[in-house]
Amino acid sequence: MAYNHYTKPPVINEESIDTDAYAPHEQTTRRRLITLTDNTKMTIRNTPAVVRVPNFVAASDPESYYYSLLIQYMPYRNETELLGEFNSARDAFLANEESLRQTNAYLEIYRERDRQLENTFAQVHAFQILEHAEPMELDHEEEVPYLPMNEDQFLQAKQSMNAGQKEIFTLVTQSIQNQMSGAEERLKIFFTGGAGVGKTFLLKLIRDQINRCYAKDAVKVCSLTGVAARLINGATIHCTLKLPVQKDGRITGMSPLSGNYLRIMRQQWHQTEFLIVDEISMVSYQMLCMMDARLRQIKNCENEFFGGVNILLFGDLLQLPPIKRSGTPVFKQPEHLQPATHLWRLFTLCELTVNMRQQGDQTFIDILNALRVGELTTQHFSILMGRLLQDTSDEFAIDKALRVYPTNQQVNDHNSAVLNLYRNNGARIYKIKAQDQLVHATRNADNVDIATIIPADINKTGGLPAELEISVGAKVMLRSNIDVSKGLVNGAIGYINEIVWPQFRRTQMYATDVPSVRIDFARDGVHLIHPKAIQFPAKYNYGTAERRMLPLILSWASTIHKMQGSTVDHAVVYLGAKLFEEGQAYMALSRVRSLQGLRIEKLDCDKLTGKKPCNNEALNELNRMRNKN
Ligand SMILES: Nc1ncnc2c1ncn2[C@@H]1O[C@H](COP(=O)(O)OP(=O)(O)OP(=O)(O)O)[C@@H](O)[C@H]1O
Repeated sequence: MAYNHYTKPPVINEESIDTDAYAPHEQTTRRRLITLTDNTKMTIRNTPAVVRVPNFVAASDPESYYYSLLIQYMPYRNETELLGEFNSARDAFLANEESLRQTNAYLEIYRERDRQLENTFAQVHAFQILEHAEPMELDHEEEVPYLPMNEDQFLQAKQSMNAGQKEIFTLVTQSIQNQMSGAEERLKIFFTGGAGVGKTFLLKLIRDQINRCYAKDAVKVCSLTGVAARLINGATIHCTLKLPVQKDGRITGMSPLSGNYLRIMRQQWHQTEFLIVDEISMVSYQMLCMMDARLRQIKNCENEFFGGVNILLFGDLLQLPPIKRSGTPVFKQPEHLQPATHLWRLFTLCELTVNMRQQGDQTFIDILNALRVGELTTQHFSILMGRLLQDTSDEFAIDKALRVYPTNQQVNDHNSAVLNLYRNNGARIYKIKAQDQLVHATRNADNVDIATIIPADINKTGGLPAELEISVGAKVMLRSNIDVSKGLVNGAIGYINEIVWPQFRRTQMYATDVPSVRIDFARDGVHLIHPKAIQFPAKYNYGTAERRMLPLILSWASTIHKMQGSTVDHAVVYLGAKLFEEGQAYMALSRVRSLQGLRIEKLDCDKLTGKKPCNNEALNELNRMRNKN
């Protein structure tokens, strides 16, 4: 018996009866007509036929699935009789199933056959997904559009460059001029310097300069994480280059782009002469290889590194390294990739040295410089001791200055502590649960609890949390691009003014009652944020799930990772035993403009002055590049 699988159910008509399927070449005899009691005629077939039935998956489309069973096994004259007194096909079929079983010996076999078919189709789907493994693009990482500086802004920024910044700016401009005059040179430069030396400031200026020189949109700008990308009005690397990289940094296999996807990418990159990547310390060597491979393909230039595109890398190797599971540091070629060209070694070094963020606070600059290379003295340490958080009033109150922690757990604990404080002060706290459903099942999920097949990691659910506790006054961060023209982008922070419930509710009674919230985004205004629905793969190959939820997280605290690239006036920074990575203490402390704006929560001497005060491997690499220059 042969079964066809329709992705869309076909219309069943005369053509659907496959008369050729059985003994097609038998001699044909005239068909017999019989007269029914209502005087209509019915033809009796001379040869058996295969009836093609569309296959529905019970879990994702129960109504169609049971209706198709009714049609196949229930005797009926008129389709309107099928449901009888029942409201749904499922109820009608299940009510009749037992009696159908008695009169139709094949039912059991057929239902078993359906189950087997369903599993086969699920497998086919699973393999199709592998064959068409296009990189997954999640909604909350949408590109934040870039607005070029106006003439005044551009001139002002140009004039305020320090000597080191000016030198780099000139170097890039000179190379563009050479390339426009036909020179084959392509820049591959790593721009570095400690935290706050103005790398991002320069990046923005160089981006505008490149576009001005070419008089077109000739540069793409990206960073590893969505939050870092937002700071430079760029996109994530995986979005820019369609890399199959998951949000948690894990790398999956990369297949070449093909068909329409490749055509669109080539169009998007047609004008691009430069690729700028910020926060390169978090990128792995493996990802650098993917960038090279992808650019060669997009630019249809297989024989040139990075497809002949100029590559400008910005970052500080002594800040955050890549997440361990994503690969080796960007400067370290893994053994199994040798003896291929060491891509990182194609880059030359340009270093900025003047701290612009902590300008005017030389003591703090000295401490940060010493911490960066693992040379913190006891005197530096005792100055930091003096910043330990003692009184939590004014700017450093529990719900005021941002708390910066190494782990998500600490961030969650702090957010909960603030909510509790609000609760104790009489504020009403609402627990909002996400509305989850399976929208396209590729396996039978009849008896499966939806909660068990939804990924727990918020990064795999499009940034939408399973549960959120909020109150009026809560500080929240948007996890999705709502309206980029209004500044409502992933990472925007504001305070909840009002909770707006659907259907006259005053709290969430059903999963569908996810409220909207009115948020004050300070200079970006007050906006009503509605729940957002995002689809993503369910666990265990169950198909596609959908979560509808407010795209928000509480934001009185942040992880150190999410603070990369940011500058704040006030912060309470955790420097205790839970710091787990070299460079973390340096990264966290260097966000704050001055010692005055800094308070420290817990100070673990070993973490700052112990055996591993900084990333020695990265320091060695930096020295190697300096010596080579
Ligand atoms: N030439 C400049 N004129 C005025 N302000 C500047 C200049 N360079 C940098 N700044 C300011 O100094 C602060 C730090 O700069 P920036 O964020 O660019 O440093 P960074 O090197 O990228 O730091 P990090 O490595 O921590 O991300 C910012 O507030 C930035 O606007």
